[in-house]
Amino acid sequence: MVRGDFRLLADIDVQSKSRVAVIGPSGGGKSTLLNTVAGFLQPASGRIEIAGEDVTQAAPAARNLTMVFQDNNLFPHLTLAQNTGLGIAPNLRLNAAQKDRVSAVLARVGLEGKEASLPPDLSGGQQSRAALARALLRGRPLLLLDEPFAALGPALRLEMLDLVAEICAEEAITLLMITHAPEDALRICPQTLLVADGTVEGPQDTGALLADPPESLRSYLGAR
Ligand SMILES: Nc1ncnc2c1ncn2[C@@H]1O[C@H](COP(=O)(O)OP(=O)(O)OP(=O)(O)O)[C@@H](O)[C@H]1O
Repeated sequence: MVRGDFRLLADIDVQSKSRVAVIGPSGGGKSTLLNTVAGFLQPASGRIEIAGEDVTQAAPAARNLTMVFQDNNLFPHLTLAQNTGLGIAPNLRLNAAQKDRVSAVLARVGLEGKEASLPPDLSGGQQSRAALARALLRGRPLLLLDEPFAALGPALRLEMLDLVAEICAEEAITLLMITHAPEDALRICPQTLLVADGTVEGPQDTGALLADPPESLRSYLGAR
């Protein structure tokens, strides 16, 4: 993957249904990696397979995944039901069954009865839940999270992390999650990809990696 002068080399294999953190120094290429998997960036060479299917040339919407960004991407003028419904009906014409699915997924993330609310009237945590609901409604087996909970306070962040882990287990979803917080990785991701010095390494055991971090991670973590 190439972005300006930046090059990232990745030769990785993530097991289906695993939960994998993506960590490493700022500017190391974590977002570049996820954006390339999602199809927003094209690799300079090589290929990307999802569930055995070569998706290297596929448009982002045609890839069997969903991605949640840090800003949550909620439209302020649309209700929660509409924002969530965009996950399955981009024209917002939902039939009765689809509306029921929207309500069910909102309830699953703790937003029962909030269908008519507008995002500006919700707390940060509720907005994160709504973004997660929209992603889940798409029913894709691969979930990419680019620091979606970074703006939340510690307690709320942990709550969201646990919700993500629970839902991934329930729905057999594979998770790739960028985080700057090692404790987040330890909490819900048994494995970790280390993105540093222009390469992606792993997946490796999160506990072992953080207990004895390599030099590239050591200064970033503030370890001695
Ligand atoms: N649009 C762009 N054009 C050119 N170079 C870019 C662009 N976006 C990012 N880069 C470069 O690519 C490199 C990797 O950026 P990336 O955002 O993937 O890192 P990151 O690990 O996600 O960083 P952070 O933790 O700070 O979000 C950086 O060195 C950055 O300068």
